[in-house]
Amino acid sequence: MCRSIRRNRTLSATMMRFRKADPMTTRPIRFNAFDMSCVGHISSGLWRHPADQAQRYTDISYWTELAKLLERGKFDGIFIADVLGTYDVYAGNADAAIKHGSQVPVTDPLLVVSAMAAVTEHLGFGVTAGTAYEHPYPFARRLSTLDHLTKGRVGWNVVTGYLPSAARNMGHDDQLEHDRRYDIADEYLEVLYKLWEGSWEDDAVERDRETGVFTDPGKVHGIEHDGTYFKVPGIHLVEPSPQRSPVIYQAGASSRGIAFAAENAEAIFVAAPSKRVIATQVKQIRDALEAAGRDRYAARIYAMVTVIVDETHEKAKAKEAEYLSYADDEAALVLMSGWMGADLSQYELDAPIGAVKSNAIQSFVTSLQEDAAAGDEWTVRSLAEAGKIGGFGARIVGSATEVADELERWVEETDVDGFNLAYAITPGTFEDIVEFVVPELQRRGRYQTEYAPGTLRQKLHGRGDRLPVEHRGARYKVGAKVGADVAPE
Ligand SMILES: Cc1cc2nc3c(=O)[nH]c(=O)nc-3n(C[C@H](O)[C@H](O)[C@H](O)COP(=O)(O)O)c2cc1C
Repeated sequence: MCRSIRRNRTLSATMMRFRKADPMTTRPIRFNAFDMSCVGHISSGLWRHPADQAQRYTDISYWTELAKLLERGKFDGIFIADVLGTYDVYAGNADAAIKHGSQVPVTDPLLVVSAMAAVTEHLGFGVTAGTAYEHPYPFARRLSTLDHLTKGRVGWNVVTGYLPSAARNMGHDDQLEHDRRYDIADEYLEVLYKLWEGSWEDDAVERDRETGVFTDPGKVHGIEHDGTYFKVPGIHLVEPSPQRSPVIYQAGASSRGIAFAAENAEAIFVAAPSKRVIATQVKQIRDALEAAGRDRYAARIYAMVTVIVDETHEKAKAKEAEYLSYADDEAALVLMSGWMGADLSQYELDAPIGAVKSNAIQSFVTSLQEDAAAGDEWTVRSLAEAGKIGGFGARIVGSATEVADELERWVEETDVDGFNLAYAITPGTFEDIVEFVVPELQRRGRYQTEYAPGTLRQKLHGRGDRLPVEHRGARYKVGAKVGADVAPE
């Protein structure tokens, strides 16, 4: 295993001393849970662990129980990943993915949200959906529906896709080139903002039994969108929901991805194996937010990590070893190959990853190459080893004190707002975090003890339910000049 991985993934007792953070970095630490409606999310092979309940992903009670647990732990939200294809880059076919349950079978992430909303009051929902294969018009309606049903707790993780198999099953020869996918996403969001922000005036719905006017037609506007990829003349089908636009989440960190995030994102997921790479990404993102006329902290940034915690350091290490005994190298390489867009079955196990040119997740490949430049070369073997629990995020293992120390160090050294917590086993990993880590951070005054009231957007940013004026989507608000370069007053 390469040095940076060993350095960042396990915590020796001597590293555990808590360094006092300066006031800049004493803001609360935020938690988000990372899940997917499948058995093999990013901890490969662990569905075989006797305590793992990922196989209940088709059972609605799995989701409602998880939602209640996360709300008890005062998590900001649950982020449900999604892909619309199989991981068939490894060995050139999907056999290994299908055999190991690597993100297939996978069910629709949106449909479980209303059930989770019914049993919670505060938890947010970041649901993944891509911009490549579904027309924005019906998608706008589904998200507005969820925003109503959740009372304003829905967020949308905007993804541009990275699996060629998804493109093929939607009738294309291959997926489009990386940056072009973001160009389409730009227009996709323009259509959505017009529908969500610009179609219905706030007081359009009168519900007047006397006059018989349910809605004033003069206050509902067709969006007249006629662009390069989409044509949508009509009105949005849903009356304004609590947030109108859902909270926009994003997780791409290539330079094109960051440019997209700077204009649109209100919460961002970053992932890399080392604090050093995350710190670089976070600085680039915050600089880009400012360059787009927004506050450096206008997007909450969550780093993906997997926490394995127990009463003592020794117990946590034993738990990690026991989890690892169920992990599967080949299943890890199936996922890695999909993320990199490179078939890792073709490499010698100890071959360095080197200069892969990726049309998949570019920021993943870049972060591996940055590690290599810093002297920590990645090989196929070390990738499988590191990635089989928690994918390409860091793994933090220790007692509650040790984990809390390390999370504080992460915030201090990288300027993230919090963590996107992946699981080794579910819901066991989340139960451990709620039992051990949350109370420890609360004791230190670093974690919320009560939720703020209001919608997800208000909880995350404290600036109201709707998009703030400097956000790109606000240009399309009713009354603003649609498509104008300047934000309305
Ligand atoms: C933590 C994290 C989670 C992601 N989850 C998904 C997902 O569920 N579905 C998906 O299609 N892409 C997902 N992605 C991929 C990105 O959203 C994005 O499309 C990809 O990173 C390509 O962007 P980039 O090349 O700009 O980094 C994820 C990326 C990260 C870092």
